[in-house]
Amino acid sequence: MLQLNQIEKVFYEGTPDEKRALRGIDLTLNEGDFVTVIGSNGAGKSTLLNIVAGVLFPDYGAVSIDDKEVTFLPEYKRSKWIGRVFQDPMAGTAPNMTIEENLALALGRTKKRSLFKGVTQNRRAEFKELLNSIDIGLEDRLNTKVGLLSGGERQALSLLMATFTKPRILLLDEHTAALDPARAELITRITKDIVAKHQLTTLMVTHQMDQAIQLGNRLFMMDGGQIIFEANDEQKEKLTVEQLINEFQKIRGKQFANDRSVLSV
Ligand SMILES: Nc1ncnc2c1ncn2[C@@H]1O[C@H](COP(=O)(O)OP(=O)(O)OP(=O)(O)O)[C@@H](O)[C@H]1O
Repeated sequence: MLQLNQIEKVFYEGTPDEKRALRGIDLTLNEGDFVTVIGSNGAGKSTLLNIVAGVLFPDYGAVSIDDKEVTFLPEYKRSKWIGRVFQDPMAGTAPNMTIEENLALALGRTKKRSLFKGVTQNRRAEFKELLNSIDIGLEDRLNTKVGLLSGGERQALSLLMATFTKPRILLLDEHTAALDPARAELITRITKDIVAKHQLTTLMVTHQMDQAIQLGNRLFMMDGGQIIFEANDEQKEKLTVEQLINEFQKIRGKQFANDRSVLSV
């Protein structure tokens, strides 16, 4: 359902600052695949998500979603199929609007303008039920301004807003990295539940090896703009942190010592 063919992305081409962010990326995601993506700093993980989201266009290669070529379709035209959560809890929500207004806005993103009705009585009940499903007490705070929520609560709301309209693809860009361990654990749990509930096709970038192993049915390791190791289904189920470290060491050699500071267990 998502296909990337020979994707290349170079920044500042032909200058001393040239960066080859993606080198010939080929990947096919099937309906319902949940892929975790792990790699050192500068491996090309965010660039990959940006190419899928239409924030960046590749210099070479093609992107298709549901067999429709979208390589140069701008972000705002793909946004109805794509949900995204960023590392920064402040990024996905409007702080001066209430929880229910934020949810209505997320719903509006996928509807034609004429069908967008803001917060109606029916919608309010629907939002309450939705918030109830993640079980952190937000259902009783529909009229609370989002700016008053904690980072974890805000990230949980961002996750709901990105997914309750059942996007074709969910992109998670280190969405637990800015949270303390307990909150990161909570968001990981909610992510697992939501992805399973809607069977969402998901690409999740993480620096945490155990999280990359725990979640999803496929794991990609990236380095230097390429996918250099892949584990799928049963192979991924058997994968251990030690094996992942070995793979990193094989590829990164001495540089792995530096990576350890960004890759955690
Ligand atoms: N907008 C940009 N302009 C110039 N160079 C960029 C831009 N975005 C990314 N790069 C470069 O492309 C390479 C890949 O970056 P990218 O952000 O995709 O890596 P990453 O794997 O997400 O890294 P990190 O884990 O540090 O977030 C890096 O060398 C980076 O400096």
